[in-house]
Amino acid sequence: MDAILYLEDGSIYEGKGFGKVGTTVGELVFNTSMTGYQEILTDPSYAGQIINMTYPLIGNYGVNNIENESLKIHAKGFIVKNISNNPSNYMSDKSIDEMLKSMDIVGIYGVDTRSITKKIRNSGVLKCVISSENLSINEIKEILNNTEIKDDWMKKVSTKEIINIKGDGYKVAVVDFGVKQNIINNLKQRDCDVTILPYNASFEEIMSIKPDGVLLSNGPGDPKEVKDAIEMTKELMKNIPTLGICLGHQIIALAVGGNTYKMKYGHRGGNHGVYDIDKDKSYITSQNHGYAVDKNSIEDKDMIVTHINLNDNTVEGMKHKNYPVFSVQYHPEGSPGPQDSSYIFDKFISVLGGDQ
Ligand SMILES: NC(=O)CC[C@H](N)C(=O)O
Repeated sequence: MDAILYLEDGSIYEGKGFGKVGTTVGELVFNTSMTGYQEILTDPSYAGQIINMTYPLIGNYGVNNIENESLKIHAKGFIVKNISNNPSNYMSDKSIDEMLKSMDIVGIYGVDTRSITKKIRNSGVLKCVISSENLSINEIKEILNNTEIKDDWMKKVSTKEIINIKGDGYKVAVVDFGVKQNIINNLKQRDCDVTILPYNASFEEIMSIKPDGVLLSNGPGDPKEVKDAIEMTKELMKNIPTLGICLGHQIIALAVGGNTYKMKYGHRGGNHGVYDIDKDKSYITSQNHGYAVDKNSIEDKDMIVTHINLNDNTVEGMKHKNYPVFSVQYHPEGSPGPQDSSYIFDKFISVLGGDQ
């Protein structure tokens, strides 16, 4: 099945389709992870985006039923150099092609993913179309021009109802902007009683479950769009220990009056070096974000930068001077990628126990 990838700058890539037969539009981003395609695809933070994998072989160890980060693929499409149709792994239940088919996602392979990545690095993230429906370039252009890729992504991916997962330890409220399963797993592994609340939960709703602490989750889209959550976080921070991860970190920055901005092409991969200033140690981290916190905008707002990206010096973590509130831009839960930063969850637990 022939397929076309068409970029906003007019570039055309001809390849083969896999997954669902169809036409899809999204924001083109690249991910440098060598493994973890299943977790990347099911990470809700990719909602609305089309992911170009820089690693050239995807699907070689198959897809299983237990390592999804959410129930669905929220990304709009998937671009790879080669797919493997003969996966080999004792846990494998299906191929990557079968996964995309079963979750209604359009994919393209057999294209020069290295050249696509270079384009994004030069021009920044771009809008693009993948089509495996034999459309003409003019039809594809029209679809690109007439499709709005901005959407209420957090509303779409967040839980609609409150979910409680019993535990004997600290009571943690997770505000779900698109939470990854492995964040919940990390809290469960630490015996927490976890309550997952919708993205628009009010301060009163959160406090009514009497949590010991609150986790503001990762999620898709522009942090400035969740205005109610930013207002809610202003109250939250003054009253209860709070941990922000990725989008949650950006929301905390906005809640203290700081600023966020869109990066040229973001950080997405399993090998981003981060320096933890307090520990005087560097870590290899898993990342997936297109926005970042403006360093200058938070330093006079009672926030202290605690983590720095070793490639571009962007803010990777911060803490409040007076309140038990801290956050990281990267993914301490890994999945995919290294889990060396899971000490962030241990730190959260010790803050819930009264440490600052
Ligand atoms: N993983 C995330 O939480 C991503 C946060 C935000 N959507 C960004 O792209 O920067």
